[in-house]
Amino acid sequence: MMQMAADEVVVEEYDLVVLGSGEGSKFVAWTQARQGKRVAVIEQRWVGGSCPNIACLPSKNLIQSAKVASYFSRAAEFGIETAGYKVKMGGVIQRKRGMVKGLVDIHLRNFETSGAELVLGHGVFVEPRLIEVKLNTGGVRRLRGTDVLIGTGTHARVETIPGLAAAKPLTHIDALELETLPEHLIVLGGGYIGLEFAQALRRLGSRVTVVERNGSLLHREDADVTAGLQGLFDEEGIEVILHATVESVLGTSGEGVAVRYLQGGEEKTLEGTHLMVALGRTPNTKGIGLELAGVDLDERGYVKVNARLETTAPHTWALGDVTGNPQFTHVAFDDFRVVRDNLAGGDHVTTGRQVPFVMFTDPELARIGLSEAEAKAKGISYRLFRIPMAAVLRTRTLSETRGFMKALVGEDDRILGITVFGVDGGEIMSAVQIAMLAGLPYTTLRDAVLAHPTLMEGLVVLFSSTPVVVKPD
Ligand SMILES: Cc1cc2nc3c(=O)[nH]c(=O)nc-3n(C[C@H](O)[C@H](O)[C@H](O)COP(=O)(O)OP(=O)(O)OC[C@H]3O[C@@H](n4cnc5c(N)ncnc54)[C@H](O)[C@@H]3O)c2cc1C
Ligand SMILES: NC(=O)c1ccc[n+]([C@@H]2O[C@H](COP(=O)([O-])OP(=O)(O)OC[C@H]3O[C@@H](n4cnc5c(N)ncnc54)[C@H](O)[C@@H]3O)[C@@H](O)[C@H]2O)c1
Repeated sequence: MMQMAADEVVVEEYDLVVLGSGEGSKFVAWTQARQGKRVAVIEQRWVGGSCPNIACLPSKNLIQSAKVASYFSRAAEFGIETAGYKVKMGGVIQRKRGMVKGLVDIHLRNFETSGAELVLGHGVFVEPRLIEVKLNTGGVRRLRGTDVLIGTGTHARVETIPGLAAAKPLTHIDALELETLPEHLIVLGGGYIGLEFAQALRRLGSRVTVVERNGSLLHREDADVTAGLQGLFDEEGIEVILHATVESVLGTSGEGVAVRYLQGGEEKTLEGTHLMVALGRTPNTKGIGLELAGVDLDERGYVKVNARLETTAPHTWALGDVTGNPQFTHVAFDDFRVVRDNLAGGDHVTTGRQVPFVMFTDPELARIGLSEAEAKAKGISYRLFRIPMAAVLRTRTLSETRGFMKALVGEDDRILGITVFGVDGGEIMSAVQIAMLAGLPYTTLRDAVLAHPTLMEGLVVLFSSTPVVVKPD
């Protein structure tokens, strides 16, 4: 077959061309296409982006299998005998793959029914608003958009530590495909990914060690939260090495690794069978011609956007993780609303939105609004309501009494923030978030008749407790 030179390829014109099919991007594409616009979405590998394929949803699927394993290990506590139970990673991974396949099918149907064209291949800007796609099936296409949207996301950061890249560490993508359990997994990084995977793999049967350079796990959270997490990891038999400066790595993940690190001026070595990196993210902005598109990056390499999610190039938008905004699916989804409205001539901005998070360890850690450290840094006085989860009677029926919840309340009785480190913490936090959105005073929750025995009933207990008044120094 005759090959055409790339610059001979005919340019196809679209109303909107989207680079990356992740959260945010896909909803903009489907919405525009349903309005009759000509839309193309270029995706190199993961239909629907990271969340359904290699991130949020499959990781929570794995975590649920680990939860079942933990119930089996605690079965006697519930009066049930389960002698000789066995974790079979093949089955764990099959369940995850089945879920992912179902999710991808839903995405494919949405592309079909919306009329947005899915173009599978790697896209690179060759000039402003013109993207050349190296198709996965071979060949090249050139797509120009009246508007263009960049949603290329991020990938796992592999730091330039000697021997680290050569050790071929697992990323979250590989860890979600483990058909056999690592005997001893070393996880570099005590953030969201490191902690969720460390606990899941420990519960499934691996020995796990987390290596973190700061003085605590999830070091940006309040001291009582980080202490709670440390206690949880201790109880679950997960080793945690803090204040560690990793100097070098020897060996190959899967065959055997040795991590050399400095701790308190002392040089130490940790040996394991597998190594996983959970050290943060690197934006997917290199090698995709952004300089030819007139799209500037910030000092960290993320796409520079204003509050309307416009980049520095006209009619060129960006959303999701690649903008350096908080890296959560719900933020990318809200970015979709911003771009959708602005494409329609509106003036929707990202400023002022409150972003909750839930880390899906067991128990979960969830927060919306101010932490105590943040309130103190801002010089805000607050009343602190704090109860142990054991004070919520539902947790006793579940035998899930670990953790606590605490809320900060301002002088006008409005809730400034809530942190729940406890069973189903994400659900409890979300209920309070709704009260905060409605501008309700804490007394509305305190005085509500909430069903007994539910976890939400704990909010009555929380807000009926005696608060401590905290004034700025
Ligand atoms: C392990 C893990 C667990 C997580 N868990 C949660 C969670 O529980 N809750 C939560 O809110 N967030 C979670 N996150 C974060 C969440 O996954 C991201 O915030 C979200 O997926 C960002 O969406 P996005 O569209 O910006 O990027 P992505 O979903 O990463 O989409 C980018 C897409 O662009 C494609 N792409 C990139 N470059 C090109 C190119 N040149 N050509 C063609 N295609 C390209 C990629 O293949 C990808 O499909 C998790 C992340 C990880 C890694
Ligand atoms: N449940 C959720 O919502 C969820 C789950 C997973 C991931 N995510 C998103 O994905 C993002 C990325 O997650 P992540 O865990 O990779 O990043 P992270 O930024 O949350 O954590 C990285 C951790 O690695 C540590 N670290 C960095 N370099 C190190 C080094 N050289 N040696 C030892 N420790 C080092 C950091 O101090 C930090 O604690 C999160 O910030 C979050 O936005 C969300």
